[in-house]
Amino acid sequence: MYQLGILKGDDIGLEVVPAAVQVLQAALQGFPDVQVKWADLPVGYPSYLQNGETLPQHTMEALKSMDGWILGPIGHAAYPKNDPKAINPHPIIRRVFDLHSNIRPSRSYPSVTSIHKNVDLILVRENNEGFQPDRNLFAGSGEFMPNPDLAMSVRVISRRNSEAVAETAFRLAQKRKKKVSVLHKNTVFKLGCGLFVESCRNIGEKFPEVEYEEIHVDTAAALLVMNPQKFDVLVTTNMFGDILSDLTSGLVGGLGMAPGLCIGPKYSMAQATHGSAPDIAGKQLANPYAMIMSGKMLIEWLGIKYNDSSLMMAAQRIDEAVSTVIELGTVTPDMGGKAMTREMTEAICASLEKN
Ligand SMILES: NC(=O)C1=CN([C@@H]2O[C@H](COP(=O)(O)OP(=O)(O)OC[C@H]3O[C@@H](n4cnc5c(N)ncnc54)[C@H](O)[C@@H]3O)[C@@H](O)[C@H]2O)C=CC1
Ligand SMILES: CC(C)CC(=O)C(=O)O
Repeated sequence: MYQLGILKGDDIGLEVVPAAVQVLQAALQGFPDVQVKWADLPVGYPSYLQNGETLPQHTMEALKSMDGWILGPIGHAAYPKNDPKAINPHPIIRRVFDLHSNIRPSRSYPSVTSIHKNVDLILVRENNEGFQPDRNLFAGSGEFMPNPDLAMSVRVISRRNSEAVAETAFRLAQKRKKKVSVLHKNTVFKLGCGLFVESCRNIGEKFPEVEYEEIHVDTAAALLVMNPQKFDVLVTTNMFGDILSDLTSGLVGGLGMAPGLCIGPKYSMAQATHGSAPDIAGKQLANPYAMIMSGKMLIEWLGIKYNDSSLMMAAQRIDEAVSTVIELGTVTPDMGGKAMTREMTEAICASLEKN
């Protein structure tokens, strides 16, 4: 029996997270040996209105007994300022559950309008350090103002997390095109990026069959725009990865096409790259692809972890159903179609039920 959490989040989270759950449930119906207990857990602004806090303690407690969960986007920019009960939940969830690696694939589809075709890459982003360091390391957020005219942001890089995220990247590359590109700026951040690169080199020695390269992050940004097909797995620090994973989504059709999975030694969390998109929330315009494929990555990951071939096959079936529906053109406007969130989701479920 797997225990999976559902944390809808804010704005379009209320549309795309239920879409992902609906698709996972439809896919798992074909595998009666897989038992899942789902738990709806409050988080974000709806939770603030209901419980007075955006991340209730009982949600954090419940997550401890989960195998994994889906976290929707969080619209924290709109939360009340200066209320400690209105915190941004996701950096805390990522840290408390040691979700050190954020795996963000970008894949193009022939029938989706995009700047590039034949793109199939994964960006792995360190998830808990960089310019978003652990609040326990610094009083506050890692940012402070020694005087009203000077602000300082501290960037933290540890050998432990750098090696962990490198290991994630090499393991992924092993099963793909066998190439890892390390993106850094060690000419400037000699210590921080220096330690990150050294950690990646050390881990790389364990994977002699995987081609290894180091690229300055600014050069990599240009290469990604000009020739993304040259990449397989990219690995980098938190803030570089935050920016570049939005860029890689832009290569294949935009933020609606950007799924993600945060993993650590014990837990895993499906979390799309995009934010809560308040501009389109409540209108059934949100592309559910990113969240559905994040959910697919979650069950695939659990399948590998627990050597459960049914979970892996269910993930494979979601992949195929999504490709079929994209090919048929039942897609949202950002993908060039006319379908609403609900219609695209139902078309994916119908394809799963048919095959
Ligand atoms: N992981 C998370 O929960 C993240 C949360 N945010 C938060 O989200 C809120 C909005 O931030 P923005 O900068 O506007 O970024 P955003 O990613 O929410 O939206 C940027 C643009 O992409 C579009 N978009 C995003 N997801 C889409 C989807 N699934 N289908 C179709 N179009 C989609 C939006 O309509 C908007 O035009 C803010 O409160 C921000 O702090 C931002 C990034 C990540
Ligand atoms: C506020 C940040 C934690 C948002 C972010 O890094 C992301 O999910 O892309």
